[in-house]
Amino acid sequence: MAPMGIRLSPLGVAVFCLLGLGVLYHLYSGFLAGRFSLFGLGSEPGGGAAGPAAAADGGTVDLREMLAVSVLAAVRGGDEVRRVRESNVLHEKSKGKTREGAEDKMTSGDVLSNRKMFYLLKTAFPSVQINTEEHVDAADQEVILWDHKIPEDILKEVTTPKEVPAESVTVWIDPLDATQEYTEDLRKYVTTMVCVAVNGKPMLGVIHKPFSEYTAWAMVDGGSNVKARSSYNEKTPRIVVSRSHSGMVKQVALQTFGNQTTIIPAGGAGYKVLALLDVPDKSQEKADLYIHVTYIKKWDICAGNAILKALGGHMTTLSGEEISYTGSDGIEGGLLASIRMNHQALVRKLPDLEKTGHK
Ligand SMILES: Nc1ncnc2c1ncn2[C@@H]1O[C@H](COP(=O)(O)O)[C@@H](OP(=O)(O)O)[C@H]1O
Ligand SMILES: [Mg+2]
Repeated sequence: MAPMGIRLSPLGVAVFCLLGLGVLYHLYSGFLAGRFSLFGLGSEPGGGAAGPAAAADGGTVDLREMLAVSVLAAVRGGDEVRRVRESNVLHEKSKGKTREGAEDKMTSGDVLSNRKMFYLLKTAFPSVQINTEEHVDAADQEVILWDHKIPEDILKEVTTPKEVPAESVTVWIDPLDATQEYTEDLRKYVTTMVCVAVNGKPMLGVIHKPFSEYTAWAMVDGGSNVKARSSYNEKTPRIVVSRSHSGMVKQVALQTFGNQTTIIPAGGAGYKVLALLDVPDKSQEKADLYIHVTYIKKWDICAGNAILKALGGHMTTLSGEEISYTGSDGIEGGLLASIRMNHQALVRKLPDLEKTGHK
């Protein structure tokens, strides 16, 4: 007998408890699902917060819209990069060391640009996988709405929408390329970049120079606002190479093309791809080839690879393999980028780095 004369049947208590547990489970799972779909649980390269796994319901995204948002993201990120540099308060930190022992630096410019770029793309395309160089702090999230306007220059070149399955898309963001040079106030080398790969193939790329406010974009089988130059020197090429992660690149270049070849050390993978193109920006040096021999990450090169591919050029490993922009974030085999040249003939000319010990 219970107090106050109420009799509790054991079966009634059990049913009541089960009902209670059911209600709690329902509420809690809905709450968790809501939170996790917002912030993402995926572990993706670079430690940035990934969105939810791409649309499991077979949804599609329009690559022309993705191009418009990518250009906007690169420009908005670039505004942050410029603002931080002009404030002279960079909050420079080291993320560790590269394999070769160089400092892997990060600044407020990287972090703030990353936040703008990531959330613009994530809000516009919540179902696609986004891989970014910097960590995105889920507690510091921002909803940045896109006004759904596609700029005239894009509409003129890319005349129809291009729908692809959302789950086939991987976006790569570099919120500040040439961070080392940014800390040295070598502004011309700095870019922000967005790349969209479909089934691992680079499809569209945006490279933006925040300090000269120049933006190059191109879409494979779509269009571009930038083109190749009319001629290139294949015999004694001017070769643009890294100034801060060079490894043995100078030896490799001279051994392959002879002492007449000019080596141009420069910062940033975005800057070095632009050096191969017809870019009106006055601060941009020009080169015939881009060679890199040390390890490099996909967010550094995907946008340049997409632009070169869209314009009929090539970016491969030094042994001529195409690079797949899904999965792991690193590239082991070096880089060779060319346009309007016989790329395979260049590959055959290069020494095997494993054998010569030039890696
Ligand atoms: N050996 C290496 N290990 C890691 N990152 C490398 C690298 N070589 C180049 N990179 C990255 O590739 C970009 C271009 O390098 P470089 O200016 O030397 O050509 C830079 O990106 P970030 O500035 O975005 O970090 C740089 O950090
Ligand atoms: Mg980079």
